[in-house]
Amino acid sequence: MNTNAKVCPVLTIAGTDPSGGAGIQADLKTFQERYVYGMSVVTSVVAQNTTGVTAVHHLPVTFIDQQLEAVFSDIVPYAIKTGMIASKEMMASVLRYLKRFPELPFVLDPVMVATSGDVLMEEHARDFLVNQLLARATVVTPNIKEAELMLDQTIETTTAMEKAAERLVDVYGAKAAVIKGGHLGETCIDVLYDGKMMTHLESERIDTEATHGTGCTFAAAITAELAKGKTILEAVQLAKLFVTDAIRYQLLLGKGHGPTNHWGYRLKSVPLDVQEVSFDGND
Ligand SMILES: Nc1ncnc2c1ncn2[C@@H]1O[C@H](COP(=O)(O)OP(=O)(O)OP(=O)(O)O)[C@@H](O)[C@H]1O
Ligand SMILES: Cc1ncc(COP(=O)(O)O)c(N)n1
Repeated sequence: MNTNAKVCPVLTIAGTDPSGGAGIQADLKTFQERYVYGMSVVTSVVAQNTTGVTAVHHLPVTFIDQQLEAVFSDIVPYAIKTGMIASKEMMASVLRYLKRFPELPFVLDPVMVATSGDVLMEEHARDFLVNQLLARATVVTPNIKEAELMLDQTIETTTAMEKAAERLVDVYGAKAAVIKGGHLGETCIDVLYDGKMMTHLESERIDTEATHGTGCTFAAAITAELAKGKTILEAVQLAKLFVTDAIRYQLLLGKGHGPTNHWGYRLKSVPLDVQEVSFDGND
């Protein structure tokens, strides 16, 4: 038996969630489920749970730099994801590494505000993200609110989502953009534009409050698939299936917006009554 299986190392650069639903914790769980080797550089330590954020501690930029150096000098990832990066100084530090490794797929999840409404990115950082980071992104994954803030426009229809995705690619230089429709309409349509083709990724809207970390999970799944060599379209399609199952098989944890279930896709083949039994210990 060959025990030296080839594995793809993947890096997330993001903030933390001690309650395990979003941020670095969600990314690492997703990486594990997608069979890649997860690594993480912490930008901010966030005291948060399913009900909201109570405190944020930003790490010094020099220390973020040291973490990046520790990773890149030893294990160069096959793909990189960024989530919460609060300031433009932190973004500049990350961009230096992205420029040193220009071929690495880079998924930019422009985390600005948590589901709870708490602000996770300083306003002055938004310009840097739009004018500097976007041009290096393989895929950028804003929700509608984030796309509105990035582009200074309102987005109320699927056609407006398409136009916004086009602007992120054609004007600001991202290779591809997915605008997530988790907060619009009766079905959840995400719009992907890769500079040539517009693709709609549609799923039923699952009636649930448990959406803490959906965006992180979706972007982390895209990153894992790009690391494995999938095309942008394939990676986004797989990530959409993965996040839909993570939302469908909700965990019923916490007092607010509960976390997604990162092993949800595995439960497809498990009869529902068995799933209920396995969840009895949660409350
Ligand atoms: N209720 C739902 N039912 C089905 N799919 C959903 C639902 N809510 C969100 N999604 C899907 O989850 C993914 C993440 O979308 P969403 O718009 O929630 O991102 P987000 O707002 O960045 O997430 P986050 O809650 O982490 O900030 C998208 O593919 C979206 O279509
Ligand atoms: C560190 C960190 N990164 C991202 C999110 C967004 O996730 P959500 O909007 O689901 O709260 C978060 N809450 N915390």
